[in-house]
Amino acid sequence: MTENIFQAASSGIGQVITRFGADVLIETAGGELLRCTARRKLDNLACGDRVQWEGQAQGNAAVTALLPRQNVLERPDFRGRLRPVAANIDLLIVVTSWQPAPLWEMLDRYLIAANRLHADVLLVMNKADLRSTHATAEAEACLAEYVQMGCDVLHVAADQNQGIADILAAIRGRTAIVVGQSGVGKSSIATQLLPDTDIRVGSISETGEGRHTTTSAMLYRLPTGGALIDSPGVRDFGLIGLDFATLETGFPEFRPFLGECRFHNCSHNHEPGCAIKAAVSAGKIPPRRFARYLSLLATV
Ligand SMILES: Nc1nc2c(ncn2[C@@H]2O[C@H](COP(=O)(O)OP(=O)(O)OP(=O)(O)O)[C@@H](O)[C@H]2O)c(=O)[nH]1
Ligand SMILES: [Zn+2]
Repeated sequence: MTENIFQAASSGIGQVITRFGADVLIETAGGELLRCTARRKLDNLACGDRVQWEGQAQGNAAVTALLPRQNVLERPDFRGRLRPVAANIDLLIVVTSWQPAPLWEMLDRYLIAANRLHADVLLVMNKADLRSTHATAEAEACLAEYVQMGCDVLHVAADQNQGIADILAAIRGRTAIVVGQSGVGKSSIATQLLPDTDIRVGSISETGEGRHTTTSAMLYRLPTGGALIDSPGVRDFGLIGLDFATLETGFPEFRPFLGECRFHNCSHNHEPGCAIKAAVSAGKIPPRRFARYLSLLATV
């Protein structure tokens, strides 16, 4: 049942499923959906947040505390202020395709963002049916470099329900989001991952809100295990405010060589005695990745 039937004295831990303006819908530890008001100082709750809730004497429930976040994805609102959108994300599913062609620099930005969130990355190459006709030799070489780096890659055709089970298996036990450039098939993949979405939204409407029409992010439990946090605002999340430290540490293949440059503040660009450039020359760092590092460096 999804009605707010509980003892006034009851309380517990829950997770934010979605927001309704100032209110939040939480799932209690017992698996029940509960609409809660939030104290004013808790106006920054995000989908995925773990919280403490308490039943109130009036018969409704309130979120009384935000438990520590593992990470939080933020976006600027219409006033340009950063607002939390989703929290406690374990896995970034970065979708790209053969048509439109992959924007590798965008993928690198997602890898940097994942590193900053301490989240894992799954690269999904969608539209596998177009690979033989649309994949250029250059694109195949770029992809091979990610595989060489140890990046997890899945080839999927969302339109043909091909590879979706592999994505579900990768999500199992984790909370994931789907991100990527426009037109690559993110909503096609989300639809395949969440065939029962209407049922879920219907069950939420039983709590008396009517249909869930906000664009707020929503957490969906997957029957195969794990969860997907999804909304248009989550899907097109990108990296903003890139600084040098975030950039440098966002290239995991640089790690064995960091600290070995002649200058401690080496930007791995024009400096002599650069260990990163030496590693590129020695074939230990993929040259295309390094070229894109330099172009990202010009933006920090
Ligand atoms: N050939 C082919 N087309 C696909 C596949 N998956 C999705 N598409 C098509 O690609 C187009 C874009 O798919 P969407 O799911 O809307 O892509 P999106 O990433 O959500 O796009 P935005 O909303 O612009 O960000 C649609 O016309 C889909 O039918 C696939 O596996 N193969
Ligand atoms: Zn250097």
